[in-house]
Amino acid sequence: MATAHIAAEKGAFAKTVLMPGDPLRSKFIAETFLENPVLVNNVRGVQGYTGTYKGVPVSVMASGMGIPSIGIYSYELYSFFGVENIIRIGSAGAISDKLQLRDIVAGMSSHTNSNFAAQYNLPGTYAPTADYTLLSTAVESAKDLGLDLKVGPLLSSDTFYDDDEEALHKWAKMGALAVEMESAGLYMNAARLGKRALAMVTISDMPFTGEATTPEERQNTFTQMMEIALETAIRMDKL
Ligand SMILES: O=P(O)(O)O[C@H]1O[C@H](CO)[C@@H](O)[C@H]1O
Ligand SMILES: O=c1cc[nH]c(=O)[nH]1
Repeated sequence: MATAHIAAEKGAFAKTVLMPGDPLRSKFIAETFLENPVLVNNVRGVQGYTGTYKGVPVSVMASGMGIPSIGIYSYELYSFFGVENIIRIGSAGAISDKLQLRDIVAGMSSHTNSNFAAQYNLPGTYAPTADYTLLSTAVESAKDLGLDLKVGPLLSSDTFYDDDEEALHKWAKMGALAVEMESAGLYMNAARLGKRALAMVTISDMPFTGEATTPEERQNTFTQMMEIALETAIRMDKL
């Protein structure tokens, strides 16, 4: 079957999809961690693979960058391909001065400057939130793997280059830990469709100091976050 953006068989995706922004990070995960990975979608080069991890079916597919893009892919996976859980595995800039390069953060909630929630015509302000079961399973998985996973609010921004040089400092005052560009849209789609979502990120750069990892490192080396997400996926399969 084909939707506007995914051409795959109806049962082509596993119950849980890991979702990096970068299609090449998706390919890296499939080739590095999945047993017998099969390319199930390649529309627009947004590579989606399904294989197994420790014998359990798991998929990985890229979201592209920004809320409009993850909004499309998560909506189609949840609505038309029977996907129950999406775990974003992204990169992010540190806002909190307690974070360092390569720290891993799970987004308990997601502040945003996006207007995505306007479509729901709510009589108030929506608070995009991670699924508790996915979040607590990721926390347990990290602990069992001996990895440090920090938990707190993310900022999901529509702008990578923002004209307001103070914007990130203002969000820091409100406790945001790190800035990325997709989690709020993912959390809203999951809530509206009765599905589960979690966004995890690895700190790829420090916007206040200029320290940064390379694009190659972002593509191929955020393996601890990938392992936490994969372990979470196989534990969620039993629920
Ligand atoms: O590395 P990914 O997962 O794409 O995530 C971050 O990187 C991109 C910006 O460089 C945005 O998509 C942002 O959310
Ligand atoms: O969205 C993002 C991702 C990485 N670093 C940033 O500063 N912003």
